[in-house]
Amino acid sequence: MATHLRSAGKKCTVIGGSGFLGQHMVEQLLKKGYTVNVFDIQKRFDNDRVQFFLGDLCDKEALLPALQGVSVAFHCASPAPSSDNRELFYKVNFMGTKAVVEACKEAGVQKLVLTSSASVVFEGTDIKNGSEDLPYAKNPIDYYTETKILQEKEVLSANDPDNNFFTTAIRPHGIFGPRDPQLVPILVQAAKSGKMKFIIGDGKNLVDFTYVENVVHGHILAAENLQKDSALCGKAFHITNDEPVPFWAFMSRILTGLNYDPPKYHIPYWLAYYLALFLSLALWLLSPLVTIKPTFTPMRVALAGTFHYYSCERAKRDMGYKPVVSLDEAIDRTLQSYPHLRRAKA
Ligand SMILES: NC(=O)C1=CN([C@@H]2O[C@H](COP(=O)(O)OP(=O)(O)OC[C@H]3O[C@@H](n4cnc5c(N)ncnc54)[C@H](O)[C@@H]3O)[C@@H](O)[C@H]2O)C=CC1
Ligand SMILES: CC(C)CCC[C@@H](C)[C@H]1CC[C@H]2C3=C(CC[C@]12C)[C@@]1(C)CCC(=O)C[C@@H]1CC3
Repeated sequence: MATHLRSAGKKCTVIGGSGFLGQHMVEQLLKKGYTVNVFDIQKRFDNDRVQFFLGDLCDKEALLPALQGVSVAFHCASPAPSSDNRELFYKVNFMGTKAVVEACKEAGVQKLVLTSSASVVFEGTDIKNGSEDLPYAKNPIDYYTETKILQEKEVLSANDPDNNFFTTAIRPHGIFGPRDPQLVPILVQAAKSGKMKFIIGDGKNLVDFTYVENVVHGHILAAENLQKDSALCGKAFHITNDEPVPFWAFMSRILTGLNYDPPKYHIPYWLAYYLALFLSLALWLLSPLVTIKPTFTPMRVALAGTFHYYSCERAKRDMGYKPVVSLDEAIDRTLQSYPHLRRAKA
């Protein structure tokens, strides 16, 4: 059945709809004929076709009005990974997600689609074409990932066909695209301050970077295929561009596309990792006196220096997923969307 027919008359709520992924979700859902509510702690855009509900997702009572008459809830809210705030991650990603599940059940929402992360299985060592059967990381790389694991478990275990409540989780990796506040802006900032001179390791490590529209496509397919007895119930799915790319080739393409020099010197992975670890320990000791956010954290070094790419075969098989925008096209569109970050040619 055509997607627009299946989605006719569907009402959904995007929790975290003011964020980078959330805004792209809203745009595509509207295009597909959904009626869209946004629930977020902040309002970051205006759209007459969207009903906004401002509130903290940890508060079940605040969530309930946003979920009335809704058949699908997309939960893509999270504190930013760079906030590095353990209590906040635990409160929002774990306790808050419990509140989301409770509120969905109470409001009679039938489907809950969580935005998880492929990093829930990443421990800082190589993963090549990893499937969803990999176990959760025993030693997650940071507090953010630790609570993404708790969150995913909470949502998947809430799947309850007897009570007409179905849940699934999408695990994207390295989302990028127009309006992303993380990847391109952090990279350009690092280049501007002369910190993008080094390639960590031999530069051959393959990584998934996933264009935001493909991630959105995966979420919408998940919602439309999630139903009683479907293979999606209570399961997680990798959504990638299906084109793993060397991490440093991707970074170089973004940098050169914005007129910055690509990194060219190599630094051994272990040296970069221990330098970043030492720096974060030093900054932690100094934290009562000064607050400095380092560019190179052990987590970023691990992400930049190891293989970590994932198979999206399960999503292809169970929901008919196929990336809709190629990596080449995605990079071009992304570069065009950041004219303000482009360096003027000398
Ligand atoms: N950006 C990436 O590369 C990846 C992101 N993800 C996941 O995708 C989801 C979306 O990420 P982004 O759009 O990049 O983040 P974002 O920071 O742009 O958006 C998150 C949104 O959640 C909202 N939010 C945070 N705490 C809230 C609370 N207590 N109550 C209500 N709303 C709250 C924020 O206001 C924001 O609008 C997150 O769950 C993230 O963990 C997963 C894999 C990769
Ligand atoms: C300074 C450079 C070494 C790196 C600059 C780019 C990084 C900011 C990004 C490269 C991979 C990205 C990534 C995430 C955030 C931004 C990067 C570190 C996530 C941690 C976002 C949240 C997730 O769930 C996993 C992502 C993995 C890849």
